[in-house]
Amino acid sequence: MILMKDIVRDGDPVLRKVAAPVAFPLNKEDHQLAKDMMGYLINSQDPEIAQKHQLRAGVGLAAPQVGRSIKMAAVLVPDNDGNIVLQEILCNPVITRESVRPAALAEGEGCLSVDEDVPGYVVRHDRITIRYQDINGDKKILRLKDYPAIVCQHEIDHLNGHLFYDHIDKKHPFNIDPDAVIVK
Ligand SMILES: Cc1nc(NNC(=O)[C@H](CC2CCCC2)CN(O)CO)c(F)c(N2CCN3CCOC[C@@H]3C2)n1
Ligand code: NI
Repeated sequence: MILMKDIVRDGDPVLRKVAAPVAFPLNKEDHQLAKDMMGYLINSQDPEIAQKHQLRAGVGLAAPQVGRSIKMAAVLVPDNDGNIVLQEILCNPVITRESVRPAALAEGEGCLSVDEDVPGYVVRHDRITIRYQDINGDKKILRLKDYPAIVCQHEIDHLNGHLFYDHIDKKHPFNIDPDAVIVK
């Protein structure tokens, strides 16, 4: 079971590396890691388990955040009614298309690897197309918009050594293109 003590924090160089592609079939260790990362998200979204183990809630988790510099991330995204809209292990994900139109979470973003709050709009793309391989190595395409698109951009950033606050305008953190979608 992954716990907060296993999450690497900002300042550790692993968070700024470009992670290595994963080869298929996944070795036993990486297959188990994928399961454990999804397990963390499931546990963290259960109030009782999260409380018991002091887990910060998460809708995504990238392998570099647990010290493994490989291109693998887990996403578990519910809608506002709590229905799961995206549950996937993204291996070797590449954003192949991205809208000009920007989007940002109204509340800003946080990160399990960044202990302090960094206020401001994290400017991302409203719509993206992702090509990736699932845990079995099958090639998949995802076309996403708004909240799930933002979550996946946050995770794919981790695989390329970027953190959310890299996208906040330091001087005017709450300035954003008037055309931007502000996602509640
Ligand atoms: C938006 C949000 N970010 C939460 N945390 N941060 C994270 O997930 C980081 C990744 C997200 C930060 C912004 C985009 C991606 C983790 N990251 O660092 C991985 O790289 C949440 F926990 C959360 N939700 C809403 C859904 N709710 C369902 C019931 O359980 C509680 C849960 C709370 N929404
Ligand atoms: Ni993060």
